[in-house]
Amino acid sequence: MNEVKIVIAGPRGNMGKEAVKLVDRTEHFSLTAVLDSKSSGQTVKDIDGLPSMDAPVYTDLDLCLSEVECDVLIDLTTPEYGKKHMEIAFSHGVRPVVGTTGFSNEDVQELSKTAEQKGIGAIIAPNFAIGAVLMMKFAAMAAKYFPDVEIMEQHHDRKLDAPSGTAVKTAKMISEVREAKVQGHEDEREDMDGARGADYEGMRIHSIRLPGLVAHQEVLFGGEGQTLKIRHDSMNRGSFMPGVQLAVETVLKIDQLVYGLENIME
Ligand SMILES: NC(=O)C1=CN([C@@H]2O[C@H](COP(=O)(O)OP(=O)(O)OC[C@H]3O[C@@H](n4cnc5c(N)ncnc54)[C@H](O)[C@@H]3O)[C@@H](O)[C@H]2O)C=CC1
Ligand SMILES: O=C(O)C1=N[C@H](C(=O)O)C[C@H](O)C1
Repeated sequence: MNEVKIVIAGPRGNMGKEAVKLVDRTEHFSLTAVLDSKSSGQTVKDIDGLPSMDAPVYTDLDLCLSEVECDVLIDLTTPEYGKKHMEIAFSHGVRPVVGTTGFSNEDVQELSKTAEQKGIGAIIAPNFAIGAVLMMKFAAMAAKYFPDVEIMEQHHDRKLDAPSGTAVKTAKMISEVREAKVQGHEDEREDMDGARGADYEGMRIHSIRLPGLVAHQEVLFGGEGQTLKIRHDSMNRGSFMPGVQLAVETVLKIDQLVYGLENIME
């Protein structure tokens, strides 16, 4: 494979740090710059915890993509910036691979339209962990037989968005196959706001935030006299990196936006 020139947005973050290390150890990847929210005028090796690499640090993505060569932008920032960064990448003909979560359905539709109009590949993956993608697929398979389902996601207590991108994607994949259903019964009430979780087309999503957690999700199904639980745990951020590598390699071969790693896994 030819050398892939990569810019990473969010290199000081939990995920950004792992992504910089992934690029550093992957022979056919090369880091041409990083986009940081803080300082500029440094190189990657000046940032604590990052490998000794000479790629420059920028704080303005538009300027960064005007000055350095870039095939793929990896965005691991915040819901506020992820969408803006994708739009800037498109305007430079750069292919975005985005792990940032918190996009609405409308955001994804809008970005799909832009990618299609420009004929540029893009990938938004709410979860890069292969096991998590399988968990979502298995949940969608089970929902055909068990339409009563609740999603319980658990994350570290620094997470910005709730429900998690994975929980929303799981609910979306389930809603595409399960019969329309509002769960619970008509006399059910919430004596405290939020007690029954968020409502996604009649399905409930519960978000737990605690120190000590990384990223975990359980999908619980109930039927007559039986329950089924499908669970995935990410114990560290290394769990996401094979999926990031697959997305970077695949985005070079497509000319539209793909939402979800399940659409590019063989
Ligand atoms: N798709 C996946 O598999 C995964 C996705 N995520 C998502 O990735 C995102 C990042 O997660 P973490 O690394 O845990 O968060 P984090 O808070 O550790 O890192 C985010 C970084 O982005 C930086 N940042 C914020 N605005 C920026 C901007 N405008 N330009 C450049 N950098 C900016 C912050 O300074 C921070 O260093 C979140 O949206 C999270 O939900 C996290 C883990 C896995
Ligand atoms: O913020 C995180 O940590 C994670 N975010 C993604 C999500 O919102 O689903 C993926 C994974 O769960 C970790």
